[in-house]
Amino acid sequence: MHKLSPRVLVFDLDGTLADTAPDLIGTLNVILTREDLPPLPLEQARDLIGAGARALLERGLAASGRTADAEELERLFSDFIAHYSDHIADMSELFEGVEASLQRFSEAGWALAVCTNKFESQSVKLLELLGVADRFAAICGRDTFDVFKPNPRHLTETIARAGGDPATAVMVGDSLTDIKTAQAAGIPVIAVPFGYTEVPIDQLGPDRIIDHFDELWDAVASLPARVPLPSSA
Ligand SMILES: O=C(O)COP(=O)(O)O
Ligand SMILES: [Mg+2]
Repeated sequence: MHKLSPRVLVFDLDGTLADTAPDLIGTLNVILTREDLPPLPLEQARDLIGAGARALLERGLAASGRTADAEELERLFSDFIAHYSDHIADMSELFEGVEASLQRFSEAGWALAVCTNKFESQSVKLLELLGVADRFAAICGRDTFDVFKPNPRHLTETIARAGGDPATAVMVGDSLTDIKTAQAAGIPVIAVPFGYTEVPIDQLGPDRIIDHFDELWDAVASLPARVPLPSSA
């Protein structure tokens, strides 16, 4: 008998579920200060987030006019990860309305998942400290599979791990990376404008934009119904 799989709602983490910029940029600034570079202001540096910690470090060094060879970058990156792991939830917090929204979708039978370019272990740790890790059927980071966002397989494999089907899944994200990933996977994407993006999110072509998590339920309900493609299996 065919078992109906749950619909999966997949969230990006940094800038979507949680405002993690203070701890990420705080760590970046510790590294910059150790290198005798001035710290970057949070408002300027928050949009450097979104492509993973290594990219954040590289972008932060570039913004400070500092070049680093591969070996030096490795050393700074391991310092970054060590410091960030110890301070991952010092100031980071869930955006308003996240918990109630997760609860509402869970109660309605949705499976929830996270697809993030953070490392998996750091994502799990952060979500545990924020008290919501148990809500998710799958938490998949940049090192969970052999590919990561914007490769669409990061998203489709996350959905599979959560027991769902891409044909009925929905993605929620804050950046161009999320929108590109979802579109390449043929999955509708709802964007939040309060995350980390250099280009305003309404210029990136998401299917819907919500200003607050209270609007997520109606936004998902308003997406056009999709006709699943016949499975080749
Ligand atoms: O930490 C990052 O730079 C990216 O993380 P995200 O994919 O959850 O936005
Ligand atoms: Mg993000």
